[in-house]
Amino acid sequence: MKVTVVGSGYVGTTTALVLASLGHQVIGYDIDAGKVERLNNGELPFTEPGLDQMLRDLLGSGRMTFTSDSRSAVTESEVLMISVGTPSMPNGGADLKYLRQVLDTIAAHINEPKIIVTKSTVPIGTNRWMKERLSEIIDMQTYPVEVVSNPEFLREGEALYDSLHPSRTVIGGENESAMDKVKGLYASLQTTYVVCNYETAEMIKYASNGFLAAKISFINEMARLADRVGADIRGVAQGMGLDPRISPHHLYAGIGYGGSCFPKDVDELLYFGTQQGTELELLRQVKRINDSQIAWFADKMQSVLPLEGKRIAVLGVAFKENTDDQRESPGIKMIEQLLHRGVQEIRVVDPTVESVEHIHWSKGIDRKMLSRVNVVTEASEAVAGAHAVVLATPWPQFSSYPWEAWASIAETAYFFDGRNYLDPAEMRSKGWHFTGIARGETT
Ligand SMILES: NC(=O)C1=CN([C@@H]2O[C@H](COP(=O)(O)OP(=O)(O)OC[C@H]3O[C@@H](n4cnc5c(N)ncnc54)[C@H](O)[C@@H]3O)[C@@H](O)[C@H]2O)C=CC1
Ligand SMILES: O=C(O)[C@H]1O[C@H](OP(=O)(O)OP(=O)(O)OC[C@H]2O[C@@H](n3ccc(=O)[nH]c3=O)[C@H](O)[C@@H]2O)[C@H](O)[C@@H](O)[C@@H]1O
Repeated sequence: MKVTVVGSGYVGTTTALVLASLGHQVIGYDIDAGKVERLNNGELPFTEPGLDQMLRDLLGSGRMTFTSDSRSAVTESEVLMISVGTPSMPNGGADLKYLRQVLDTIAAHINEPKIIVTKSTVPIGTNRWMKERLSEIIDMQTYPVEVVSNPEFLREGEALYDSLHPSRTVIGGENESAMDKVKGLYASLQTTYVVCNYETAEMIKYASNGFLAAKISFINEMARLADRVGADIRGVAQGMGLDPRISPHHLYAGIGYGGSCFPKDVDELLYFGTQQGTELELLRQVKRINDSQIAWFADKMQSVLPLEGKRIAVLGVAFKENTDDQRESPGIKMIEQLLHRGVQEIRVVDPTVESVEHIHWSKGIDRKMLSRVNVVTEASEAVAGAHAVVLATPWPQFSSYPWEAWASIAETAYFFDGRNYLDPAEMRSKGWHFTGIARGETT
């Protein structure tokens, strides 16, 4: 099939490449001409394992091209798959401005009947609204347009695996033949289809992210209690997770969830619930717990080592490992928390970050405070002379550093593991005064 994927971000690029690898003729369209140029040169504009090689292979195959020309993007494909961003507005609701732009672009260039597939995460009611909106701006008698909801469930850092091995494929809509066509896109993948109406499809996406966020806040709340009583939260999660009704996934305690989706999608659900007169009280607590998790851990650090005037190494800026995405990153919030607590100097290391300017700080941050932050390229530089090390992102390389040797280059060897990533006993045997998130010791 001929498919244009609109939006060449994390989801759009992954989806475009996967569809091309399945044999479809794919155009990736983005308004950002610079991004398009890089992609056409075989350069991935973000970090995602396995995708750069796939990009180069597929560009050579002739089945994958990228363009910033809206006309050819619309006219050359029968299926137009939308994967533009839907960021939060200040009131928590999802901002659909990019989606509206795309609908206008389609209306401006439409040349034949089309199937519009919504892959972006959009508020409940959006696909139905899109259909209405398109019928206002397009002559539907001449160019019938169908809208199909097909939300995405991939994780960053695992995007390729998740796209090639989907846990399920949700197809929401009203027109059977259009829905069958969308199913046909994935015919060569092993997947379970959930065929439903628009609202069900949209809600499956939000409820899934809300539930996963709830699992994380639940285990983080349990960690606060475990920390008081000397229980090891990793053991608690392991013991819980053996029950298949609970499952061990997304049950890792840490400094909270970040990223471009859980915080934004929880906010949209809360906003939508209020609008509908249905307060989502459980989800409100999920957000509260997440919003206070970094301060909780910083309090714990403070009880071990007074932070004021100290030099601290922070390992990790990306919101999780194997990505360069910094949106709502707990690592950045941790650095800002430490600055507010009077830390004298912070040396930051992350394989995807080169300079302080390259870090997406919170909007309200006092820029003067940032003079206390330095980005270094070698972790040893960050650790040398530091009073403490904080692990904020579990990048795999952080576990293989020579921690034993580094205990003696630190000014004082305090290690705070915000992701419960390293083994406490091993780190202690290597000379570190180790504190994790509820690792079986009382505070
Ligand atoms: N990042 C993720 O892991 C996942 C994201 N999603 C959802 O997928 C959607 C996209 O997310 P990301 O890929 O992370 O966003 P992103 O911000 O990485 O990419 C969005 C792209 O859309 C482009 N764009 C904006 N307006 C456009 C227009 N009018 N025409 C053409 N291109 C336009 C931007 O230039 C950008 O390259 C969001 O709704 C998100 O919630 C869903 C599942 C996973
Ligand atoms: O809608 C989306 O965009 C995506 O959001 C998440 O994917 P992602 O944000 O890429 O990454 P996750 O692995 O879910 O991690 C999210 C955050 O939670 C944290 N986390 C994750 C798991 C866990 O057990 N504990 C925990 O603190 C991670 O460190 C990270 O900060 C979902 O897992 C995807 O299914 C979904 O498609």
